[in-house]
Amino acid sequence: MASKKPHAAPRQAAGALESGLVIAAHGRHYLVQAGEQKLQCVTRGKKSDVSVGDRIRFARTSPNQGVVESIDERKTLLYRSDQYKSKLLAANVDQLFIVVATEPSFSDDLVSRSLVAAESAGVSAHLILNKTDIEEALPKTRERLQVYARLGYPVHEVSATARPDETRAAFLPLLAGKSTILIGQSGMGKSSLINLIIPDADIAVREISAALDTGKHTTTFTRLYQMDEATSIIDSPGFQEFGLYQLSEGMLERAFRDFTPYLGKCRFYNCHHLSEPGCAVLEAVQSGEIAGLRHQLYAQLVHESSQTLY
Ligand SMILES: Nc1nc2c(ncn2[C@@H]2O[C@H](COP(=O)(O)OP(=O)(O)OP(=O)(O)O)[C@@H](O)[C@H]2O)c(=O)[nH]1
Ligand SMILES: [Zn+2]
Repeated sequence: MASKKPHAAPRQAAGALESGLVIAAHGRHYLVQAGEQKLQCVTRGKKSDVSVGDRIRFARTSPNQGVVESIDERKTLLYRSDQYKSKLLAANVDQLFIVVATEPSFSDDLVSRSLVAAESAGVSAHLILNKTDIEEALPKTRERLQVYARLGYPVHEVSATARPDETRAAFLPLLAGKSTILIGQSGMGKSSLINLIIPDADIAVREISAALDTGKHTTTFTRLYQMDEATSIIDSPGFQEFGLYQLSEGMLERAFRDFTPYLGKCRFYNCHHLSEPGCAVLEAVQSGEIAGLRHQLYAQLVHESSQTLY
Protein backbone atom coordinates (compact mmCIF):
# COMPACT_ATOMS: atom_id res chain seq x y z
CA MET A 1 0.00 0.00 0.00
CA ALA A 2 1.34 3.44 -0.92
CA SER A 3 2.14 5.67 2.00
CA LYS A 4 0.64 9.15 2.14
CA LYS A 5 3.90 10.45 3.56
CA PRO A 6 6.60 9.31 1.19
CA HIS A 7 9.38 11.01 3.16
CA ALA A 8 8.41 9.75 6.57
CA ALA A 9 10.74 7.22 8.11
CA PRO A 10 9.47 3.72 7.61
CA ARG A 11 7.39 2.63 10.54
CA GLN A 12 9.08 0.08 12.66
CA ALA A 13 7.19 -3.15 12.75
CA ALA A 14 6.04 -3.94 16.26
CA GLY A 15 8.82 -5.72 18.08
CA ALA A 16 11.56 -4.31 15.86
CA LEU A 17 13.27 -2.64 18.75
CA GLU A 18 16.96 -1.91 19.05
CA SER A 19 18.98 -2.49 22.16
CA GLY A 20 21.45 -0.22 23.87
CA LEU A 21 23.25 0.61 27.08
CA VAL A 22 22.32 3.65 29.16
CA ILE A 23 25.55 5.59 29.67
CA ALA A 24 24.22 8.79 31.23
CA ALA A 25 21.04 10.05 32.82
CA HIS A 26 19.82 13.55 33.43
CA GLY A 27 16.26 13.84 34.66
CA ARG A 28 14.20 11.73 32.31
CA HIS A 29 16.70 12.10 29.49
CA TYR A 30 19.11 9.29 28.81
CA LEU A 31 22.09 8.87 26.60
CA VAL A 32 22.14 5.41 25.11
CA GLN A 33 25.07 3.72 23.43
CA ALA A 34 23.92 1.46 20.61
CA GLY A 35 26.86 0.02 18.75
CA GLU A 36 29.00 2.95 17.64
CA GLN A 37 26.19 5.42 18.02
CA LYS A 38 24.98 7.51 20.94
CA LEU A 39 21.28 8.37 21.01
CA GLN A 40 19.18 10.57 23.20
CA CYS A 41 16.32 8.58 24.63
CA VAL A 42 13.33 9.52 26.73
CA THR A 43 10.90 7.41 28.66
CA ARG A 44 7.19 7.40 27.97
CA GLY A 45 5.16 9.69 30.19
CA LYS A 46 6.58 10.53 33.57
CA LYS A 47 8.32 7.27 34.16
CA SER A 48 11.93 7.64 35.23
CA ASP A 49 12.78 4.12 36.27
CA VAL A 50 15.71 3.79 33.92
CA SER A 51 19.20 3.78 35.38
CA VAL A 52 22.70 4.26 34.08
CA GLY A 53 23.99 0.77 33.39
CA ASP A 54 20.63 -0.50 32.20
CA ARG A 55 20.38 -2.41 28.97
CA ILE A 56 17.25 -1.19 27.27
CA ARG A 57 15.14 -1.74 24.17
CA PHE A 58 14.21 1.41 22.35
CA ALA A 59 12.20 2.49 19.35
CA ARG A 60 13.96 4.98 17.14
CA THR A 61 12.01 8.20 16.63
CA SER A 62 14.66 10.07 14.62
CA PRO A 63 18.20 9.28 13.44
CA ASN A 64 19.62 10.08 16.87
CA GLN A 65 16.64 9.83 19.20
CA GLY A 66 14.54 7.11 20.67
CA VAL A 67 11.92 6.12 23.21
CA VAL A 68 12.69 3.55 25.86
CA GLU A 69 10.29 0.65 25.47
CA SER A 70 11.62 -1.80 28.02
CA ILE A 71 14.44 -2.46 30.43
CA ASP A 72 16.25 -5.78 30.30
CA GLU A 73 16.37 -7.83 33.45
CA ARG A 74 18.92 -6.37 35.85
CA LYS A 75 21.71 -8.29 37.47
CA THR A 76 21.88 -5.74 40.30
CA LEU A 77 20.36 -2.37 41.14
CA LEU A 78 21.83 0.16 43.52
CA TYR A 79 19.58 2.91 44.78
CA ARG A 80 18.95 5.24 47.61
CA SER A 81 15.78 6.85 48.80
CA ASP A 82 14.32 9.34 51.20
CA GLN A 83 10.86 9.43 52.71
CA TYR A 84 9.25 10.43 49.45
CA LYS A 85 10.99 8.76 46.57
CA SER A 86 13.86 6.59 45.50
CA LYS A 87 16.74 7.50 43.24
CA LEU A 88 18.44 4.91 41.09
CA LEU A 89 22.23 5.01 41.23
CA ALA A 90 23.32 2.30 38.82
CA ALA A 91 22.15 -0.95 37.32
CA ASN A 92 24.14 -4.10 36.63
CA VAL A 93 27.26 -3.13 38.55
CA ASP A 94 29.39 -5.87 40.06
CA GLN A 95 31.18 -3.70 42.56
CA LEU A 96 30.96 -0.45 44.44
CA PHE A 97 34.11 1.52 45.21
CA ILE A 98 33.67 4.01 48.02
CA VAL A 99 36.27 6.75 47.76
CA VAL A 100 37.44 8.30 51.03
CA ALA A 101 40.45 10.46 51.76
CA THR A 102 42.81 11.45 54.51
CA GLU A 103 41.54 15.01 54.02
CA PRO A 104 38.89 16.34 54.11
CA SER A 105 37.51 14.00 56.70
CA PHE A 106 34.95 11.48 55.46
CA SER A 107 31.65 10.54 57.02
CA ASP A 108 31.41 7.09 58.64
CA ASP A 109 27.67 7.35 58.33
CA LEU A 110 27.86 7.69 54.54
CA VAL A 111 30.44 4.92 54.21
CA SER A 112 28.33 2.55 56.28
CA ARG A 113 25.17 3.42 54.43
CA SER A 114 26.92 2.78 51.12
CA LEU A 115 28.07 -0.60 52.41
CA VAL A 116 24.53 -1.48 53.46
CA ALA A 117 23.25 -0.46 50.02
CA ALA A 118 25.86 -2.66 48.37
CA GLU A 119 25.11 -5.66 50.59
CA SER A 120 21.40 -5.45 50.00
CA ALA A 121 21.92 -5.16 46.25
CA GLY A 122 24.32 -8.11 46.12
CA VAL A 123 27.16 -5.87 44.97
CA SER A 124 30.63 -6.29 46.44
CA ALA A 125 32.15 -3.24 48.10
CA HIS A 126 35.68 -1.91 48.36
CA LEU A 127 37.06 1.17 50.07
CA ILE A 128 39.52 3.37 48.24
CA LEU A 129 41.63 5.51 50.54
CA ASN A 130 42.92 8.38 48.41
CA LYS A 131 45.41 11.14 49.26
CA THR A 132 47.73 8.87 51.23
CA ASP A 133 50.44 11.45 50.46
CA ILE A 134 48.95 13.63 53.21
CA GLU A 135 50.98 11.79 55.78
CA GLU A 136 49.99 13.69 58.90
CA ALA A 137 46.43 12.48 58.52
CA LEU A 138 47.26 8.95 57.41
CA PRO A 139 47.55 7.04 60.72
CA LYS A 140 44.26 8.34 62.03
CA THR A 141 42.46 7.65 58.76
CA ARG A 142 43.83 4.12 58.59
CA GLU A 143 42.62 3.54 62.11
CA ARG A 144 39.16 4.80 61.24
CA LEU A 145 39.04 2.39 58.31
CA GLN A 146 39.94 -0.60 60.50
CA VAL A 147 36.33 -1.20 61.38
CA TYR A 148 35.51 -1.80 57.69
CA ALA A 149 38.65 -3.82 57.02
CA ARG A 150 37.77 -6.08 59.95
CA LEU A 151 34.37 -6.67 58.36
CA GLY A 152 36.21 -7.99 55.31
CA TYR A 153 35.83 -5.02 52.97
CA PRO A 154 39.09 -4.54 51.06
CA VAL A 155 40.78 -1.18 51.60
CA HIS A 156 43.06 0.06 48.81
CA GLU A 157 45.47 2.91 49.49
CA VAL A 158 46.18 5.25 46.58
CA SER A 159 47.22 8.78 45.77
CA ALA A 160 45.75 10.16 42.56
CA THR A 161 47.91 13.26 42.39
CA ALA A 162 51.15 12.24 44.13
CA ARG A 163 51.44 8.69 42.75
CA PRO A 164 49.35 8.60 39.60
CA ASP A 165 51.15 5.70 37.89
CA GLU A 166 50.96 3.41 40.90
CA THR A 167 47.37 4.39 41.45
CA ARG A 168 46.43 3.57 37.91
CA ALA A 169 48.31 0.28 38.11
CA ALA A 170 46.50 -0.59 41.32
CA PHE A 171 43.09 0.17 39.82
CA LEU A 172 43.24 -1.55 36.46
CA PRO A 173 43.32 -5.16 37.67
CA LEU A 174 40.54 -4.44 40.16
CA LEU A 175 38.34 -3.11 37.39
CA ALA A 176 39.10 -5.67 34.66
CA GLY A 177 36.10 -7.64 33.46
CA LYS A 178 33.72 -5.93 35.83
CA SER A 179 31.30 -3.06 36.01
CA THR A 180 32.25 -0.73 38.84
CA ILE A 181 30.63 2.36 40.30
CA LEU A 182 32.70 4.95 42.14
CA ILE A 183 30.96 6.96 44.79
CA GLY A 184 32.23 9.40 47.34
CA GLN A 185 31.64 12.63 49.11
CA SER A 186 32.72 15.77 47.37
CA GLY A 187 36.41 16.54 47.69
CA MET A 188 37.69 12.99 48.19
CA GLY A 189 39.35 13.01 44.76
CA LYS A 190 36.91 10.90 42.81
CA SER A 191 37.21 13.06 39.69
CA SER A 192 41.01 12.89 39.90
CA LEU A 193 40.80 9.10 40.02
CA ILE A 194 38.40 8.91 37.09
CA ASN A 195 40.66 11.15 35.04
CA LEU A 196 43.59 8.86 35.74
CA ILE A 197 41.68 5.77 34.72
CA ILE A 198 39.86 7.36 31.76
CA PRO A 199 42.22 9.89 30.20
CA ASP A 200 39.49 11.19 27.87
CA ALA A 201 36.90 11.53 30.61
CA ASP A 202 36.66 15.31 30.26
CA ILE A 203 35.94 15.08 26.57
CA ALA A 204 33.36 12.35 27.13
CA VAL A 205 31.67 14.43 29.81
CA ARG A 206 31.48 17.46 27.53
CA GLU A 207 29.95 15.31 24.81
CA ILE A 208 27.40 13.81 27.13
CA SER A 209 26.63 17.15 28.63
CA ALA A 210 25.98 18.63 25.18
CA ALA A 211 23.89 15.65 24.10
CA LEU A 212 21.75 15.78 27.21
CA ASP A 213 21.75 19.55 27.34
CA THR A 214 22.77 19.66 30.96
CA GLY A 215 24.28 23.11 30.66
CA LYS A 216 27.33 23.72 32.79
CA HIS A 217 26.38 21.23 35.45
CA THR A 218 28.81 18.65 34.22
CA THR A 219 29.23 16.90 37.53
CA THR A 220 25.56 16.55 38.38
CA PHE A 221 24.87 13.48 36.33
CA THR A 222 25.96 9.90 36.52
CA ARG A 223 27.88 8.53 33.54
CA LEU A 224 29.31 5.26 32.42
CA TYR A 225 32.65 4.83 30.66
CA GLN A 226 33.08 1.64 28.70
CA MET A 227 36.74 0.64 29.02
CA ASP A 228 36.49 -2.52 26.95
CA GLU A 229 33.73 -4.94 26.13
CA ALA A 230 33.66 -6.44 29.60
CA THR A 231 34.86 -3.51 31.67
CA SER A 232 33.08 -0.32 32.59
CA ILE A 233 33.28 2.32 35.28
CA ILE A 234 30.51 4.60 36.44
CA ASP A 235 31.14 8.02 37.93
CA SER A 236 28.39 9.46 40.08
CA PRO A 237 28.01 12.95 41.50
CA GLY A 238 29.31 13.57 45.00
CA PHE A 239 26.56 13.22 47.57
CA GLN A 240 25.90 14.38 51.09
CA GLU A 241 23.21 11.97 52.15
CA PHE A 242 22.36 8.38 51.52
CA GLY A 243 18.83 7.53 52.52
CA LEU A 244 17.90 3.87 52.64
CA TYR A 245 14.24 4.20 53.48
CA GLN A 246 13.44 1.45 50.99
CA LEU A 247 15.07 -1.33 53.00
CA SER A 248 12.78 -3.38 55.21
CA GLU A 249 13.90 -4.53 58.63
CA GLY A 250 14.54 -8.03 57.31
CA MET A 251 16.70 -6.67 54.51
CA LEU A 252 18.56 -4.45 56.94
CA GLU A 253 19.57 -7.17 59.38
CA ARG A 254 20.96 -9.19 56.49
CA ALA A 255 22.81 -6.19 55.06
CA PHE A 256 24.94 -5.88 58.21
CA ARG A 257 27.41 -8.67 57.64
CA ASP A 258 28.66 -8.37 61.22
CA PHE A 259 25.18 -9.40 62.42
CA THR A 260 25.14 -12.62 60.40
CA PRO A 261 26.66 -14.96 63.03
CA TYR A 262 23.98 -13.91 65.52
CA LEU A 263 20.85 -13.97 63.39
CA GLY A 264 18.43 -16.66 64.48
CA LYS A 265 20.05 -16.87 67.91
CA CYS A 266 17.87 -14.29 69.65
CA ARG A 267 15.33 -15.44 72.26
CA PHE A 268 12.43 -14.18 70.14
CA TYR A 269 12.27 -15.38 66.56
CA ASN A 270 10.92 -11.99 65.43
CA CYS A 271 13.50 -10.00 67.42
CA HIS A 272 14.10 -6.47 66.13
CA HIS A 273 17.56 -6.33 67.76
CA LEU A 274 16.71 -2.97 69.29
CA SER A 275 15.93 -3.52 72.98
CA GLU A 276 14.65 -7.10 73.30
CA PRO A 277 15.83 -9.29 76.18
CA GLY A 278 17.96 -12.21 75.07
CA CYS A 279 18.93 -10.52 71.81
CA ALA A 280 22.10 -12.14 70.47
CA VAL A 281 22.94 -9.07 68.37
CA LEU A 282 22.71 -6.73 71.37
CA GLU A 283 24.84 -9.12 73.40
CA ALA A 284 27.48 -8.99 70.66
CA VAL A 285 27.35 -5.19 70.80
CA GLN A 286 27.80 -5.37 74.58
CA SER A 287 30.81 -7.64 74.28
CA GLY A 288 32.34 -5.49 71.55
CA GLU A 289 32.07 -8.06 68.78
CA ILE A 290 29.78 -5.72 66.87
CA ALA A 291 30.90 -2.06 66.81
CA GLY A 292 28.51 0.26 68.62
CA LEU A 293 28.46 2.65 65.65
CA ARG A 294 27.25 -0.11 63.37
CA HIS A 295 24.37 -1.00 65.66
CA GLN A 296 23.43 2.66 66.02
CA LEU A 297 23.24 2.94 62.25
CA TYR A 298 21.11 -0.21 62.09
CA ALA A 299 18.67 1.27 64.61
CA GLN A 300 18.57 4.53 62.66
CA LEU A 301 17.89 2.71 59.38
CA VAL A 302 15.11 0.63 60.97
CA HIS A 303 13.61 3.90 62.12
CA GLU A 304 13.91 5.41 58.64
CA SER A 305 12.36 2.41 56.95
CA SER A 306 9.27 2.85 59.13
CA GLN A 307 8.89 6.43 57.83
CA THR A 308 8.44 5.68 54.14
CA LEU A 309 5.58 7.59 52.60
CA TYR A 310 5.60 6.14 49.12
N1 LIG B 1 47.15 15.69 48.17
C1 LIG B 1 46.31 15.11 47.32
N2 LIG B 1 45.31 15.81 46.79
C2 LIG B 1 44.48 15.18 45.93
C3 LIG B 1 44.64 13.82 45.59
N3 LIG B 1 43.64 13.48 44.74
C4 LIG B 1 42.90 14.59 44.56
N4 LIG B 1 43.40 15.62 45.27
C5 LIG B 1 42.90 16.99 45.34
O1 LIG B 1 41.68 17.01 46.05
C6 LIG B 1 40.79 18.00 45.53
C7 LIG B 1 39.47 17.36 45.17
O2 LIG B 1 39.70 16.47 44.12
P1 LIG B 1 38.58 16.11 43.05
O3 LIG B 1 39.12 15.05 42.20
O4 LIG B 1 38.03 17.32 42.42
O5 LIG B 1 37.49 15.53 44.07
P2 LIG B 1 36.03 14.97 43.88
O6 LIG B 1 35.87 13.95 44.93
O7 LIG B 1 35.77 14.59 42.50
O8 LIG B 1 35.19 16.22 44.28
P3 LIG B 1 33.91 16.82 43.57
O9 LIG B 1 34.32 17.16 42.17
O10 LIG B 1 33.63 18.03 44.43
O11 LIG B 1 32.86 15.76 43.65
C8 LIG B 1 41.50 18.60 44.33
O12 LIG B 1 42.11 19.81 44.74
C9 LIG B 1 42.56 17.56 43.97
O13 LIG B 1 43.69 18.10 43.37
C10 LIG B 1 45.73 13.10 46.17
O14 LIG B 1 45.96 11.92 45.94
N5 LIG B 1 46.53 13.80 47.03
ZN1 LIG C 1 17.89 -9.76 68.35
